[in-house]
Amino acid sequence: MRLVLLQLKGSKDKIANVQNAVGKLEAAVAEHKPRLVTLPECFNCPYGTKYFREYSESIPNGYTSQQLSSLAKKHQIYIVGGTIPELGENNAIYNTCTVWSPTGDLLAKHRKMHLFDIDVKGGIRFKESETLSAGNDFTIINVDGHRIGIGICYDIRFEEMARLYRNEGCEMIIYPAAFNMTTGPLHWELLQRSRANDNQLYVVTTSPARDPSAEYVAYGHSMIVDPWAKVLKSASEAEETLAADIDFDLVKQVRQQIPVFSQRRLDLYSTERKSN
Ligand SMILES: O=C(O)CCC(=O)C(=O)O
Repeated sequence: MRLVLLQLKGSKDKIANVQNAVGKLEAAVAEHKPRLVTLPECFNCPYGTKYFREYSESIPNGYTSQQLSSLAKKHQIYIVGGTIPELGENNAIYNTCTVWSPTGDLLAKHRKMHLFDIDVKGGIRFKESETLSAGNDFTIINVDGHRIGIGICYDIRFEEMARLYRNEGCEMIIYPAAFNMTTGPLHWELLQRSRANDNQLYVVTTSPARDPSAEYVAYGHSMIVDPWAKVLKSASEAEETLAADIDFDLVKQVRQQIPVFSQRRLDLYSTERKSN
């Protein structure tokens, strides 16, 4: 499966952000002929709680959804459409990833389950729960027979979620994400390699490009980590397109060669889903 990651620059102009994504996607399709394309977290909106309501759209009828749907259909590809602020039921706002099928249909939407509320002294304070609500559903898609779990940014810190996806047959987890200049250098690669190593699957992150003049400065460095926990591809901090061929046989190989999943002491402990 050929995978393309679009690490995109953002601005305060929503239409320009979406059109930048459209242009970069068209160029990547022409050059790489991907089966699956991923976009960054909050690619149509500045990342900040004060912006989410103003930029929010309903799904699948909003402008951004419609653009992604027609691109998926035109090129007969899957698009994991980063995230956008979603205007949901009861006026609630979610940080939501849409997934589009090659027919242009909305295959799934994942609402960020763990809201990014942190306060690192001398580093960064952020409180998504000031304006966002949390999603309550896990999201697994099927691309050409391969199960892929979806998480969003802070979701990557919760290893139970990744374990659950692995337990339910996933071979890859995709996280649209926007780490920052405090936690990015410390944890970005570490978390991806940890989730990949723990669960013996591919981990894919797609970040916005870094804009040092933005209120929230994204770390960049979108990445593909393989099931051996090796970094297969990594972007710089600038706007960039990454392409790679994904070999799902590697998942089988590492699971056979280091069979931790059959060696786990499930008689003593477990990680289980409590809802759908
Ligand atoms: O976990 C982190 O350090 C960053 C998370 C984040 O930026 C987000 O959830 O949007």
